[in-house]
Amino acid sequence: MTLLALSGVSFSYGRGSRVLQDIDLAVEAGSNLGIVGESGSGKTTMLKLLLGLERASSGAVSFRGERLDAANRGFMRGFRRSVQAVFQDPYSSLDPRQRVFDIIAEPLRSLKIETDIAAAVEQALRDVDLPADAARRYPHEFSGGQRQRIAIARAIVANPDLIIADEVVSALDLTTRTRIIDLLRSLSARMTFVVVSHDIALVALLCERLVVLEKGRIVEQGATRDILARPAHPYTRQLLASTPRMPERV
Ligand SMILES: Nc1ncnc2c1ncn2[C@@H]1O[C@H](COP(=O)(O)OP(=O)(O)OP(=O)(O)O)[C@@H](O)[C@H]1O
Repeated sequence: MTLLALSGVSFSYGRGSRVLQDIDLAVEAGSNLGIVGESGSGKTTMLKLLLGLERASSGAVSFRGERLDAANRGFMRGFRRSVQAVFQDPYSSLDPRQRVFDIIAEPLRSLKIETDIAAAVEQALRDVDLPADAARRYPHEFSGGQRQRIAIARAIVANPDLIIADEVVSALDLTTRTRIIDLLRSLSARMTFVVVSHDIALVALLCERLVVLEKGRIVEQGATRDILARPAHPYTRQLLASTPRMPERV
């Protein structure tokens, strides 16, 4: 089943030049999708379109076959519940004045999800391997990797179908990076991920399918194993050649 799709999407910021051009892609439930490309290729912009934070200049963004429509509140509420995000920097993406409990509970409250909030937060902490007493503490009391776990707990607390992760491990050291990747892999059994990164090797560890973006255009997309074994586009070969090897598993 197709969760999210971009069909013939182009995008410019204001009157600027095209940042994305003729993008067609589909996120299928149960199949993680990696979006890779160099800095400036348009990955973050694509992510904003997928999250409904920017509107396509032309073409359509649809969720479960229905076009995203900011005016349709009921539909957008369902969309927000189903599609959550984790951002790159675990230092700036968590409000330092809020306790971890309130940070993780935020989607449940803002989406007015009727559930036992304390139980849901406790479960989300367990899911990301943080102790229950983390709920009482503040973000500054945690390491970068632990903060990223808090951000992941917030993203999964409402049981979304899809999580869009933007460079989630690039701010972390190699060992922590491997642990977070393992966590995301285990969560993939329950939900689908879109992983945006400049690091094709990282994306390959998590995603069955890959989209390669160069200067706002998709130059290659398909099964990750096929693309890694036989990269068809020179840009993909260049990305592969410039990617540092992943650390040995710890
Ligand atoms: N708010 C904005 N206003 C105008 N131009 C923007 C804005 N945000 C991004 N751009 C431009 O859009 C293009 C794509 O940027 P984008 O951030 O999507 O790329 P990226 O692949 O995510 O890069 P990075 O890996 O460095 O984050 C770049 O040329 C950038 O300068």
